[in-house]
Amino acid sequence: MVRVELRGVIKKWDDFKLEIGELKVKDGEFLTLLGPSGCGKTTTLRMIAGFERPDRGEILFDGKPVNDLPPYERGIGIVFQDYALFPHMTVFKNIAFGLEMKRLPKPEIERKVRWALELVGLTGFENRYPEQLSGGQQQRVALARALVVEPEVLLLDEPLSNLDAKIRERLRGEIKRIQRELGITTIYVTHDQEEAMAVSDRIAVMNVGRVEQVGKPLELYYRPKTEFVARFLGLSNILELEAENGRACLNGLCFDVAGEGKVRVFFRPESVYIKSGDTAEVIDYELLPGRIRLKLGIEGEVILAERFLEELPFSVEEMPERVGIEVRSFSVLD
Ligand SMILES: Nc1ncnc2c1ncn2[C@@H]1O[C@H](COP(=O)(O)OP(=O)(O)OP(=O)(O)O)[C@@H](O)[C@H]1O
Repeated sequence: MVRVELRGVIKKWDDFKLEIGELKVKDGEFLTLLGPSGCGKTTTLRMIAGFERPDRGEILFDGKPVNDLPPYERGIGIVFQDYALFPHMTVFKNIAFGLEMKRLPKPEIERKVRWALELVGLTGFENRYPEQLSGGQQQRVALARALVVEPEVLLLDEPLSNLDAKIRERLRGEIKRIQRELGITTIYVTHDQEEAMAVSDRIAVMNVGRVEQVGKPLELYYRPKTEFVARFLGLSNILELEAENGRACLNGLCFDVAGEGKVRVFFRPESVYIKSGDTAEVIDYELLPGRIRLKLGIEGEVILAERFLEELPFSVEEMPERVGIEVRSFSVLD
């Protein structure tokens, strides 16, 4: 297990610049690089792996620079989106490959491969070929192959994006379980915010070559610092208000804020509670499984609210034209 750090890292392509002032991944931590397509997640991971060299800055494992080390000397295991298994080799051979390259004795290879197969739930599949496996099973083989060499850092680049939704959910749970069981420092790349929230200890949200914010999933979800982070992680209400004496109001809806003057108040639709009253107009609503999403209007601003149906003080059939609202938690954007 090691700690991974990026310091002052810069990588330029023709029309793209990646710049990471500082990023620290703790011992045994599961950190996810999350961001839209093209923001630089894969490039960051490839530099940590050693497939790409930074133009400037340092990558450190346990405080020691690894810039000059090739991938095979960094103690990493890596899993790609497209599995990258050898098609002409059995599952056993695929997993054993790295160990055979290291010329380990045969019984030891056998023992390690069995351990890895059990870890990923594929005991009994050792003689199959990749084409005889489902996508999810192939990705388990890729994971076993990455882990069998007992790496100190596990790197995963969108490992679930070629799989369908159900398998994706199951496998992400398994990846998390295995990561906890081994306590291995893990860096995971995805553009899927739900996946990132489900598996990560912390998430680094990236946007056009920069890390916008790093934090625990719920911290980022409920207390984003920027509009980009807020919107990337889910449905958002952002109100531009004028604060006076520490209070910013939109009609009867008031927020106690620290600043004065212009402020941007942020809250999630789930933080908006519905009461009887007349603060907001019900513009529209949409039923979701067990829940309702309301589009509310106050002085020309639209506010989204999301509640479980049983939390409404009225039935959907008797939806009033106006309701009262209470925002129970919010934050102020930078
Ligand atoms: N070898 C390369 N040569 C030139 N440009 C590159 C190279 N690799 C990446 N880029 C550019 O760097 C930018 C970031 O790419 P990167 O693959 O790191 O993003 P990403 O966030 O992982 O996106 P995606 O989710 O689509 O994979 C893109 O604009 C890409 O075109």
